[in-house]
Amino acid sequence: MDGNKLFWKLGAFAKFDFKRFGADAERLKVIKNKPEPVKDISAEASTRHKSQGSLSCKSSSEKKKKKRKKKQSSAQTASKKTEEIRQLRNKHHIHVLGTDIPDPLGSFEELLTHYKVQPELLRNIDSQGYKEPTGIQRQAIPVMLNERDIMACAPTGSGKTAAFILPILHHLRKAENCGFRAVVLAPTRELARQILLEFRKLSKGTGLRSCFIEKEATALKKAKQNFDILVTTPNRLVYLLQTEPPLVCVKDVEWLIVDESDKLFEAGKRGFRDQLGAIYTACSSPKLHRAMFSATFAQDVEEWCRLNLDNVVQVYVGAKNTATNTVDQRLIFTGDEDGKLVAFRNLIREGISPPVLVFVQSKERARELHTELMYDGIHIDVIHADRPQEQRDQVIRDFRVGRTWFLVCTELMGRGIDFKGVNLVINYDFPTSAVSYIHRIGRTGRAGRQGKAVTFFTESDKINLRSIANMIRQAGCPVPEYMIAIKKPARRERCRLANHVPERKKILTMVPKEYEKMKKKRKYRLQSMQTEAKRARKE
Ligand SMILES: Nc1ncnc2c1ncn2[C@@H]1O[C@H](COP(=O)(O)OP(=O)(O)OP(=O)(O)O)[C@@H](O)[C@H]1O
Repeated sequence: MDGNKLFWKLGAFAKFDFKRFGADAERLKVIKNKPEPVKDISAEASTRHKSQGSLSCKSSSEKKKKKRKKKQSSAQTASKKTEEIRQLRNKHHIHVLGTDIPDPLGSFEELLTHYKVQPELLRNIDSQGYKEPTGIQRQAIPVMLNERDIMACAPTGSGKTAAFILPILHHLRKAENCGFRAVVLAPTRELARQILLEFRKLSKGTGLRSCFIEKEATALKKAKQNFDILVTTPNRLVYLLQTEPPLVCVKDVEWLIVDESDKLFEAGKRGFRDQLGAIYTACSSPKLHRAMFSATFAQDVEEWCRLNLDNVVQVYVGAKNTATNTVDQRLIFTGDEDGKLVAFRNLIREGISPPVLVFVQSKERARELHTELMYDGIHIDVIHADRPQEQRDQVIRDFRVGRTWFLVCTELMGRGIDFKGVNLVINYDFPTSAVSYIHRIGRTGRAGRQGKAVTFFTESDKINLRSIANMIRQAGCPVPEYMIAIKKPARRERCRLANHVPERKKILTMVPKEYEKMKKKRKYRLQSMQTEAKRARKE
């Protein structure tokens, strides 16, 4: 049997892939010529069919086909876009709730191309050194540019301030002499001033004017000057609204922003719930939009936002109510109160790089710790609500420029304050709640930088230890197992603890006589500083 016959017999039932093995087939003389290219029968049939059909039928079927194709391709692009948006949100850990949610920003340039914002805004963003929008900015800015109410929750130091400032500036566009059109509320005067500075930086060249009102006299003056944006604290605004006649008018306000909104919503002495109610009533414009921003949200505030804001969009970046993951966190057991001073001095001996923020639970303790450490030669200062305003401003300036290395502070500085270069936060007194912990340690590790936080705890802090230890573990820092295993206090007990600062032994190690002498000295020095300042003002 010759080769060819054998080949045919063996391959009788096999299908020969002429396309692939055409050259071999030719060599073995299985076929004479190269195999014909495979014809597209369906295409041929359709052309035959087309040529046979009438002209009108041809055009209508062609139209249908084109339409189908167009529909298919637009469905494909839509699903591709949805996928891209999903990926962008996933990449930046953005979660959204609500209907008709605008797409997140791919870059700041989209503000110009898509939303036609003033070029000055882009220039200001650039001059701030912001290259890419942060997660919260990507989603919150388009939501607000579409004039939607928003509730936004994103980690500390993630750029929430610019996320609400930029859409307001676009919305107001240019100065109009018709009074305030946007109001921003912050829990402390320090934070309000900081927000005002941010407004001024980002509104350069737009002509929009923003202000902070401190006293009645300035309120009267500023009311005449027709500012567009007011940044203030709820207490101050309510006071100005309740004077006869009211010193400020907010009936034309189109944007009401509540920064640190969970704090402002707190009921009771520490919160501002009643003041917020009065402010809402006073902002009576039908064009009013509201925005709530914070790094933490309690369930009741979320519920309130869902029920009371118009078609609200909820934006969450990262896991809800967790500490930022840019901070290396550590817990140190000091035994008792005396052990804290030893631990503090040990830390310094080991070597830490300033600036450092040191949190204590009360004004009294802030004063005591400052007095105790004043002579350690570590450039330490103190800030609390009892210090006169001018001094508070000076303390902040000194800390910002590096004249002060250690700043002892209370919860006053716990929220919102942006000291860019803080390297370390020391919780000298254990925070009373996980929320307070998140905000305190959020003063470091901001805008993508790394930071460190050390928290002292004593035997008496063990009841609160579990929740903070859990938070530290969630951020990926090591925590001993026994802390996680501590029994969770009942909900009622947790609420009580959150609003209650424990009694602690005085920090002072000086004998009372020495302390009194020093207090007198300090009082005298303060008085002479004040008279000097008065004299300088007169001159
Ligand atoms: N897109 C950006 N790129 C780089 N840095 C940014 C960007 N946006 C804001 N920042 C900077 O990030 C820092 C923190 O911003 P911001 O104070 O708004 O944080 P926050 O989210 O409000 O924090 P907190 O919850 O503590 O109030 C600021 O110094 C700000 O200048």
